[in-house]
Amino acid sequence: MYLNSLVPNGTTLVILSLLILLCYIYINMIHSYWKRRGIPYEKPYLLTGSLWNVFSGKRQIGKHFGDLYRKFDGPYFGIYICGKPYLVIRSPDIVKDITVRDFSNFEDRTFACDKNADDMTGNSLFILRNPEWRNVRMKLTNIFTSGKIKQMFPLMLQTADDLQHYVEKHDNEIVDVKDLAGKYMTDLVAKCFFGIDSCSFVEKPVTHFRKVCIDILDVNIFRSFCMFCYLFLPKLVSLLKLKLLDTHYLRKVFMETLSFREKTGFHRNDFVDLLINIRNTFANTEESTFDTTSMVSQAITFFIAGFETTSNLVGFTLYELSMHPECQDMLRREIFEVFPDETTPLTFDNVHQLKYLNMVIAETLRRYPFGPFLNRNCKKDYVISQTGFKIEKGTPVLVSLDGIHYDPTYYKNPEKFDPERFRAGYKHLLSACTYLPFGMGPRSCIGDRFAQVCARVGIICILKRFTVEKCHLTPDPLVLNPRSPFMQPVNGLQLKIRKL
Ligand code: HEM
Repeated sequence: MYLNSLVPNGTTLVILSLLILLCYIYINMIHSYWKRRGIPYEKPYLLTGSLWNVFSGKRQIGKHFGDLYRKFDGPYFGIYICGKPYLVIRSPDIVKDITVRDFSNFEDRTFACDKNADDMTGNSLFILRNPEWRNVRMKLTNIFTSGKIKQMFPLMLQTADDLQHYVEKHDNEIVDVKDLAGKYMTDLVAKCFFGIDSCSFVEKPVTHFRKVCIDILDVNIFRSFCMFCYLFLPKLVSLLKLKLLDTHYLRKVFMETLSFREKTGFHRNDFVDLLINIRNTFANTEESTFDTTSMVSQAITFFIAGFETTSNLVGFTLYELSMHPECQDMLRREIFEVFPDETTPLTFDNVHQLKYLNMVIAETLRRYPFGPFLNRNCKKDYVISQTGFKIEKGTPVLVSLDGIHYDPTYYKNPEKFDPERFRAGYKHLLSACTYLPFGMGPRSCIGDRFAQVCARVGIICILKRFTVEKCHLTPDPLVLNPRSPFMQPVNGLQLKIRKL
């Protein structure tokens, strides 16, 4: 009797079949969006859309977008993610229109922004939507000027000193330079954005702050799921009240620093002081959108956006220099020209004088752009002037950084590490939108200058005294972690470090 009730009867079977048929027709209909518009597109799989290689762990997402870019020609192509059509732009002219000329129609990213689900992420400059984003960005732009970064230079020198002492202790050993750069950047951003000394170079026990930094970006299954929802399923973020990161500890540290500074009036010329200034300037004004929550959220955003990106830059630069000793020698010669002996101090001005170092960093950023793509939401129907194609309101528009940076039309022999391609600088490439490591237009990276100064100081301090060499543990070829949305080596970057 009981078993009988579990066996579907004829009517139930018909209803089930109808439902499956309707789902099939619906999915086919949404997956015919690009075909109906005559746009070339990547054939989607049923559930994973155009991201099968990413879901199956075969390819890192940035590289997968690069593969798609190389598969098509023409100014753009379509893809699907979770049933939603996305337009991927290939033409740099159209990239420029979208990110710069017609920015007012593409001001927001499509990432989830829900302050109720997560007030830290929801208030972050990276995630904020308009008009709030414009308001907050305008206030924050002033804290990333060269003058303000120069004031923080002594903090950078202190950290670079710790870096040198640490490397000294590991002379003639194999060191994971990704981890080394991670320690350097953790200490630097902790000093500049949280006003504390996180002592990451202390080997045992690993300090709590450093441990939190390692954990916060660790890609486990739940984190990957949340990240995916923030990127591609914003409605699920609100529905499930998903938090992207556990920021309790960072929030607590920032609040302690804040209350100490407010009680004592202590200043350190760092970003904490600058953020407090902004909050106090705009308190009780019509523009009082910058409250304590917003301030903490920005500090955490800068911390997260700054430490992994910049430590990757330092790590990958050292890796490439170990694989290309001739470039390393050339860079060291330049360093010795500017710093002939130990008595020549590193200053904010002279770290900018090293032209070849700039070329090496520019080439590293071309080869390893940290983010997988630029992302903009189309606010109102928009006609692409070059082709007459209409992008419908609400369509997400993506730009593959790997695709453009490895396009032989713009970079001869793109697989080759060749700093010489930047000898004439890269202003012309920026204005042509063929060089996009920090994005483009008003929504580009706010911390690019800070990142570049930190990276330069770290690299100079290491190369002044040590060589970095390939050893039997050095990954060659380099394998990127397919589970990470960012370009990260799968097993670190092990190099032999030797005192000069
Ligand atoms: C090598 C280091 C870095 C790289 C490669 C990098 C790359 C990027 C990219 C590609 C974007 C998106 C730009 C766009 O959509 O057009 C971005 C945005 C952003 N970055 Fe960076 N970044 C780096 C360092 C930093 C640092 C040090 C900070 C903070 C101190 C920072 C804070 C941000 C913020 C807040 C945004 C969002 C800006 C907005 O929406 O207004 N980044 N970054």
